[in-house]
Amino acid sequence: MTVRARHDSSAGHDPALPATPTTPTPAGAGTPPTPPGPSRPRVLAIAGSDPSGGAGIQADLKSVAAAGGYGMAALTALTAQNTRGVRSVHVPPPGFLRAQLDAVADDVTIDAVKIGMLASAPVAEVVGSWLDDLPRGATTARPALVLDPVMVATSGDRLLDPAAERAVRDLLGRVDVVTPNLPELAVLAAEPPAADWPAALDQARRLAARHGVLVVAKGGHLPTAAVGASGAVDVGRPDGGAPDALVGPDGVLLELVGRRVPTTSTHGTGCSLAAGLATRFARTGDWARALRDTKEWLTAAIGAGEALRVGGGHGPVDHLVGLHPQTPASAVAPPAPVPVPDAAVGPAADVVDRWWQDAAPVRAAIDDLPFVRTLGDGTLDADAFREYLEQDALYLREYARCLARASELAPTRAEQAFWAGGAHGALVTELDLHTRWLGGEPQDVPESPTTRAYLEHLREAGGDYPTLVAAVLPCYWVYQDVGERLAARGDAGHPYAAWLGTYADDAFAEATRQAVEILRRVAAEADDATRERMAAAFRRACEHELAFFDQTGAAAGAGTAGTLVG
Ligand SMILES: Nc1ncnc2c1ncn2[C@@H]1O[C@H](COP(=O)(O)OP(=O)(O)O)[C@@H](O)[C@H]1O
Ligand SMILES: Cc1ncc(COP(=O)(O)OP(=O)(O)O)c(N)n1
Repeated sequence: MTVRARHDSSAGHDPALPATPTTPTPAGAGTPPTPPGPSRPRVLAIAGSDPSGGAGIQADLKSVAAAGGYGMAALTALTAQNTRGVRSVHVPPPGFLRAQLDAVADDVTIDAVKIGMLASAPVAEVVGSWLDDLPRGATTARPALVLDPVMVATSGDRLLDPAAERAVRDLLGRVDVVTPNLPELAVLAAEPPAADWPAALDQARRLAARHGVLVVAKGGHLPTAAVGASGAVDVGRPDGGAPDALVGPDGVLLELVGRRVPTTSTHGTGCSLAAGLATRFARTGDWARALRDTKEWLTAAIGAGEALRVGGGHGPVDHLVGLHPQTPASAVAPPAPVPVPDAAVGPAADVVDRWWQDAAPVRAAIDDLPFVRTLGDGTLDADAFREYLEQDALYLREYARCLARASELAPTRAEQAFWAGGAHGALVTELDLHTRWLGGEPQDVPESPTTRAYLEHLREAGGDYPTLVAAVLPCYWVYQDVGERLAARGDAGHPYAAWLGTYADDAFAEATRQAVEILRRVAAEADDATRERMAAAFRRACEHELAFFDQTGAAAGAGTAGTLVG
């Protein structure tokens, strides 16, 4: 129920989390890529089809949509595959691929291109010459280009002729970013596979320097022991990690430790990462930020994959994680067997994802509230909105105290600073925003029973740091989650467009990401009893979020919107 800048992330940036470096334009990429672009970038995927929907063009389109883009697709090949393996591959004449590419380019401005399965040398060559022919010049920004050099599927089946490896290597100098997994990195570098993560980073740097390209080195295929043995990742993590890194000709630009999800639902992770990366870059113009956000989304999508119950092999990820609540599997089928965690995976590794999944019905109920629906469609009664703002202003003052308390209890300087920044943001940035919308200082209205109950819950949680962190989190996370969908509805002419626009704030999304990271760390290190308390505090706070959104007179029906100051 919080708003955009409630948690001012600039004040609370966690130095323990990777900062966003400035990313150079690779030398081989020709004209500079598109600057920060449209809010719904047009992204073309050039890839093969996976009829089971988890990888290839199907994964790309879902990933583009999940990242807020408009997806388009040119098919390089058709595969007959499912979650267990690839049965056969059909490659249409390469000339027909060119016809698809030209048809799109002749009509649509393309903000980003994601290239996946190329199947054969002639197909790769068609893509190369089409890229060369793309119009570019002073007034024509060329699309951002991401190449996922698909060679072998998770199942072990080949998706690229060995004879085509050189043709794929020839594309490296034409794209901005290449996203090989570890075996693909070795093939592109024409070197033996890296033995551990530091060696992979070194190999990626050599590849980047040789071709003037940015390389995303992916650690999905890294044996857990190799992660632990390297000093390059946080060996203290209970889950062994799934590291990724953005590497340029001069070395590592961004390294993300990543949480390894104990699951077999990893079909199509490479496609999904590359498509999400291309889309987010087209929106922000920042590769490091795009990678960090994509990785965060993908980790959650992998975590939610098993619940889809698709196939009996390596299942897909849930690209729409967080967007639509899944029907609990138990309601439609017998419970799935509990996956046996591998030895290096702590029992708490995915506990926070589980809390979030468990809160899905509450989040769905929030989406369904008259207040939220009418705010979304613009028919929300102005008095109801004012009432909401007034209660929210009261809430914010106390919430800021709870964040200050979290800062007081925080075990590290980084977390202390993060919560202090959040408290400051709530008191200054956020209350200023409310004041502007209300057309003056919030009136001295009485605290509603709903507001009081929520605040009491937060105060009670303030006895220990883990419980408090769990209790304050839904205010970030639920709000950001609901807000993302609301922000998409604020088009021109919408009476609350300016307010809905505040939900799309990137700083708030970043603050939420950091807050969730802290929650994960605290939960992973907590003992069972503390974790139980945290789960209860988190769940209760989600319910308070629902009640808070529901407390105004909006339920009485739509009224006159827009008499408030925007
Ligand atoms: N079990 C996992 N948990 C979390 N992230 C994973 C897991 N497996 C793969 N990933 C992530 O998925 C992405 C794709 O990784 P990878 O499996 O290495 O490539 P590919 O799918 O191309 O073979 C990377 O961001 C990687 O870190
Ligand atoms: C048609 C098609 N394209 C690509 C892949 C491999 O996808 P990737 O994302 O690299 O996935 P996994 O190796 O993680 O499955 C595919 N299977 N099919």
